[in-house]
Amino acid sequence: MTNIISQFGKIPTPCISDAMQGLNNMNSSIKPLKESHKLVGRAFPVKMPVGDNRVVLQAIREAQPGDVLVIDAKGDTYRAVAGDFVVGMAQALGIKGLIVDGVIRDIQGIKELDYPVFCKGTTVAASGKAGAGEINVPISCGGVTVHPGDLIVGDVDGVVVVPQTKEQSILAKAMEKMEKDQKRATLLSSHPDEIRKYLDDLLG
Ligand SMILES: O=C([O-])CC(=O)C(=O)O
Repeated sequence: MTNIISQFGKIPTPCISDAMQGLNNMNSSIKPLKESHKLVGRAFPVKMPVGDNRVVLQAIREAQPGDVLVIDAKGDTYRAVAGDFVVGMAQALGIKGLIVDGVIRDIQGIKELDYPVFCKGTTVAASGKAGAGEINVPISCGGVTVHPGDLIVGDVDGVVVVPQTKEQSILAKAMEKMEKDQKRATLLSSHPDEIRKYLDDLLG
């Protein structure tokens, strides 16, 4: 288990995307707060009513260390799914990071935590805490279905969701693509004639 997670952690998201024909990527509006952040782990999905984050607190209490909270906030950009205190609790309890189809606040404080949060942006307004929502159920986040236990990989290029049932075959394809990319990249330091020949062979 840990092994497959660390193996996916070495592969750039574009290669994983290619291994799934580009079909399981979240919307590109969901970005890491810090470009250097890479996030890999098993999804703990959260379905949140617009503007009410009580269920996020429940998820932080229930999730296992190493899980990634994936929060369907319906794309709302007005009320924050979390601020630095809520994010700090997730970090302190060993949750690996947050993926949010919505916005957060207290950005400075969250950046100081140096903790991976992927979201659509920032706001100043807090959410209510009345209740409702669901945890550990299939959700839609950023246009992709996420089941509990699916593998989530996020980096500066975006977020991909690897269905748990297909992770071994997707890992093999993604590694193959990465090796192909690495080999292909050596062409860039060769003579321009070689590059032209490559293009001629490709384009006919
Ligand atoms: O309490 C909240 O919902 C948001 C917040 O301000 C924090 O996490 O610091």
